[in-house]
Amino acid sequence: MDPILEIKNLCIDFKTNRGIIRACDDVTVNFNRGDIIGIIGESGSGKTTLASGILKTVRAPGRIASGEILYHTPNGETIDLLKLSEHEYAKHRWTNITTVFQAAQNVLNPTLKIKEHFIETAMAHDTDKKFTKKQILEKAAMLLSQVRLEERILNSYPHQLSGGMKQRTIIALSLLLEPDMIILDEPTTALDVITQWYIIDILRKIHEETGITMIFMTHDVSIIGSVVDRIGVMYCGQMVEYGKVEDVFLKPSHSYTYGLMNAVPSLKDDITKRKAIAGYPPNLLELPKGCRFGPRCFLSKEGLCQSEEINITDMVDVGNEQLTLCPHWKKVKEQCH
Ligand SMILES: Nc1ncnc2c1ncn2[C@@H]1O[C@H](COP(=O)(O)OP(=O)(O)OP(=O)(O)O)[C@@H](O)[C@H]1O
Repeated sequence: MDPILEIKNLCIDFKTNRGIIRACDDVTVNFNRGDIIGIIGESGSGKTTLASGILKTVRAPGRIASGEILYHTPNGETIDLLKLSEHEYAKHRWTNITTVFQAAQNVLNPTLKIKEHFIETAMAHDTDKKFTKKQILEKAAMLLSQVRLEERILNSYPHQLSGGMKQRTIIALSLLLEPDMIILDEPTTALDVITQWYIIDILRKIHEETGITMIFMTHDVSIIGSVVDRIGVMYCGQMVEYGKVEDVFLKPSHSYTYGLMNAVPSLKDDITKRKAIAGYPPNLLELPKGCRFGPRCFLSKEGLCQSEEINITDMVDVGNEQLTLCPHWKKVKEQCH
């Protein structure tokens, strides 16, 4: 185990007219250096909020209410990212921790050529003026070839590129300063399925070559299932399960994960065998007593989970580093045989 990030009891709130929404509720999880990690969950489950907590980009009406995010830097330091000032965090953004998100294509300035984006990004962080423009452009061309784009697009404007090309350009740009962690929040959602797979394949190759830690936030289990080492499952702001992908997919220990896995369509099997999870996630301002998934859970008819006393705040290790919030995980696992 070589953790790059240790997230401890992270709580992030949004103040709304109707009350305070806890969009990230007591999340505790460790991410290992060099892993590809997938965080999955339905819309509104808190994936983007968790990403913005790590990136320290939570803005009003949101605020980080409590918790720690310990980042182990490549040179052996341990830093609580939440204790850093905006200025101090800026030293790590791009150089150590970087991001690509769904609407990332809009971050390209329409009035600048692609090469100017690379030069500006490098110059902004190269305070010692170590690199010449020529060196930056050589590196940019190498990164563009990694994302399977030709060097000539350095002379293009963003509007001359397709959506998929823009997203690949952003990925290349995000790797410019050789970060050791990249957070990808729905990086392919706005793209067609073929382009999505193409970009996932590119990211897989980059990971193979660089060993960079990748954290994918997505609602699309089928897209990331084949690339990730570990999966975290979010529901109503909580991390309800975390473990190695094969365990979480094949032997889930939370009935929400079990439901998700049975709901995901596959090209290979009979679509009529897929079963949507009954009901909807609750409103975060009106959470049910006990387990938040209780009203939708196939075990709940046994009346096990609606008590306020039930411990659904601490994840338990069910073996093989698989963690779950469900105290009745053995019953969930029995369903998988
Ligand atoms: N700026 C905001 N103001 C108020 N509530 C917010 C804000 N941003 C997020 N939330 C609330 O926080 C909860 C989690 O949202 P978040 O965007 O993190 O979910 P998500 O899992 O990333 O969803 P999606 O896949 O749709 O992006 C939601 O209930 C959402 O309404």
